Amino acid sequence: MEFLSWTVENHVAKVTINRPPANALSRGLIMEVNELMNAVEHDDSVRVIVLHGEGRFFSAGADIKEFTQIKTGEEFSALAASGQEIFERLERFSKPIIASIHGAALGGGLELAMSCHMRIVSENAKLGLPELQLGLIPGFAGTQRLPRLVGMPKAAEMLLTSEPISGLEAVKWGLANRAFAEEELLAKTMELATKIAKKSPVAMKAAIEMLQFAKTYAYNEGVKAEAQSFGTVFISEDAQEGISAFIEKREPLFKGK
Ligand SMILES: C/C=C/C(=O)SCCNC(=O)CCNC(=O)[C@H](O)C(C)(C)COP(=O)(O)OP(=O)(O)OC[C@H]1O[C@@H](n2cnc3c(N)ncnc32)[C@H](O)[C@@H]1OP(=O)(O)O
Repeated sequence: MEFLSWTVENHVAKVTINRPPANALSRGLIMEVNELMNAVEHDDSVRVIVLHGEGRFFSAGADIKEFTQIKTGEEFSALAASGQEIFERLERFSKPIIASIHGAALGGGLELAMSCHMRIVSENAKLGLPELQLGLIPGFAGTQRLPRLVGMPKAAEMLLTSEPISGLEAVKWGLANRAFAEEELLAKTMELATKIAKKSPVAMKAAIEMLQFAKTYAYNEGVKAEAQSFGTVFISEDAQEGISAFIEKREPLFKGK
């Protein structure tokens, strides 16, 4: 694999995302998340997975530069649907997955983290869904997972303002489990993962399966609608303006078209 690597210790696979400069989620990287699951699913030496990012960030989201290669709304809807499918597999995975988040988990980066079973964050990390800043909406189930974690009013605030919250706020809001100083984050996450890895793999698999029943029919319908809407919004002039503005490092000027 090109962007993911891992080591196993005490039944914990420590998986590193390494795609400089921002660990942006290209389609290739998302496919590797699927390959990672194929690789560890039947490996008895792995009982818990910790996902963390190399460099300054956990992940700054979908690769905005790659977006410019996609032309039609249907292609964007398909991109969203395939990302949703892989992230859904993560959430239903038979082994616990813990995201260890430093720097930033934004957009698709936060959607990836929200698909993990737990999130451990650095106190100063930035967590947010800033897609509206680009004239877009989230497309990897963020519109459905965020309100389930933080409630509707806070999810609306995060989406509509595009402002990230800190790791400390994320714990208060229910988006993250625990926060630590950045320098001890990974060690503390590994400590927690090692503790969890002592539990019965059979019982952990069953517990994760049972948690999925807390999802409703509306959730499944919601992600389908999200993928559809992701494609429609993407072909708007505002989306082209938002993406160009990010690449050109300027403020977007949205016209409502
Ligand atoms: C379905 C899913 C949809 C989505 O996920 S849409 C994407 C949502 N994510 C975002 O909108 C986040 C965009 N990025 C940022 O806001 C900022 O960046 C950061 C806060 C993460 C960091 O800011 P700073 O410390 O000032 O660094 P920097 O110069 O902006 O970024 C460093 C390099 O990383 C590239 N980069 C950052 N995020 C992305 C991205 N999401 N896709 C592609 N490239 C990205 C930049 O362009 C730049 O690169 P260079 O050094 O070559 O200028």
